[in-house]
Amino acid sequence: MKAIASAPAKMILFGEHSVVYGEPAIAGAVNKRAYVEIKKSYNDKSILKSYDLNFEVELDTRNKSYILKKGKPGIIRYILEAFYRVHDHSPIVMTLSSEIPIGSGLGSSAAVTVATLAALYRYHNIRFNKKSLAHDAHMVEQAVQGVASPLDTLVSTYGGLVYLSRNKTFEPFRVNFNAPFVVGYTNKHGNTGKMVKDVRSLKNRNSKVINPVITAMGNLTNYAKQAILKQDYSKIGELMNINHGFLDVLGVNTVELSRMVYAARECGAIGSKITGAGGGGSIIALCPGKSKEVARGIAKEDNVLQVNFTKRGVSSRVRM
Ligand SMILES: Nc1ncnc2c1ncn2[C@@H]1O[C@H](COP(=O)(O)OP(=O)(O)O)[C@@H](O)[C@H]1O
Ligand SMILES: C[C@@](O)(CCOP(=O)(O)O)CC(=O)O
Ligand SMILES: [Mg+2]
Repeated sequence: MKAIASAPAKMILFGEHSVVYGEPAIAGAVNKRAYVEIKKSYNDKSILKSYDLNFEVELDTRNKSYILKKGKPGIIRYILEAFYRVHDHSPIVMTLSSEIPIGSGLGSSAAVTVATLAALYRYHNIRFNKKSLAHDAHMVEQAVQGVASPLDTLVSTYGGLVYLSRNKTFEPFRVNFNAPFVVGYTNKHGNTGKMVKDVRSLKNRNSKVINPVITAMGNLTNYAKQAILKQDYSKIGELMNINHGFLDVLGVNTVELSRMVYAARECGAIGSKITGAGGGGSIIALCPGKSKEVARGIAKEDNVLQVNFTKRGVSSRVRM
């Protein structure tokens, strides 16, 4: 018997970082996924491995520890946190494959966490639904990163384009929003846990300056919600540019991200901004009628990822 699950990456259109302080945010699932398969091990060892991410780990389930045989520990922390919340001591082999660039602001941590939990629940025949899964995945991200908003895990679980409000209710957008975005990413990776902590200490050191910025980011997201409902691309673009400026204020911009943001605008994007935690990673550019030009401009020095929004959230099953 095998348990199989997959979950999508996401793009944050508005509100990264400010969402950690309870401000609203808008994000959409995209058609790049993380896949997890769990099956019984035929020796007494439990193994986690990924060919894509080039890691292999042997688990010591009794001591809740592990031996890294190959690769970097990074993403493994999310898998282990999920694992030890659900799994017993029975030996298994878990394989992760992922189409999502890691540490790039596209929510690989959330997708891997959601897919791992869903596969574990299937493997152990534990009842779950999207609400409980999104909640549990958020707990895992929070445990690993210290602080995390529920946004990425919600989007990865439910799919679609969503608005998360100030009081944490989340609403799917009812409009069919197919705005043409180009994603650019650098080879320099960000680390969400570190970026969130850096923003918090900047905020603590300069609270009277940074607190109003965070509130303004929330207000901006609410304007963006209206603009999306009206499919007003030029307003959305204007708000993306302002949002990028605020993220720069928070200190999460880098030379590479700036380069991509301005290359995109020069090539005809009507809005461009960091997406995700920053410190490396990705930008998104809204470029109606100019996608090819913008992709070419970014690709001169960085990388382009072709993505589309998807309504498809987590998916899981058991195969005999
Ligand atoms: N090559 C890699 N192999 C394994 N883990 C990695 C690798 N590169 C980065 N990581 C880890 O993956 C995680 C990515 O999560 P995060 O920083 O939230 O970014 P994102 O969710 O945007 O991909 C981090 O814990 C980071 O340490
Ligand atoms: C910066 C933040 O708002 C989003 C982080 O997204 P990512 O891990 O960079 O894909 C953090 C959070 O919402 O928990
Ligand atoms: Mg993440």
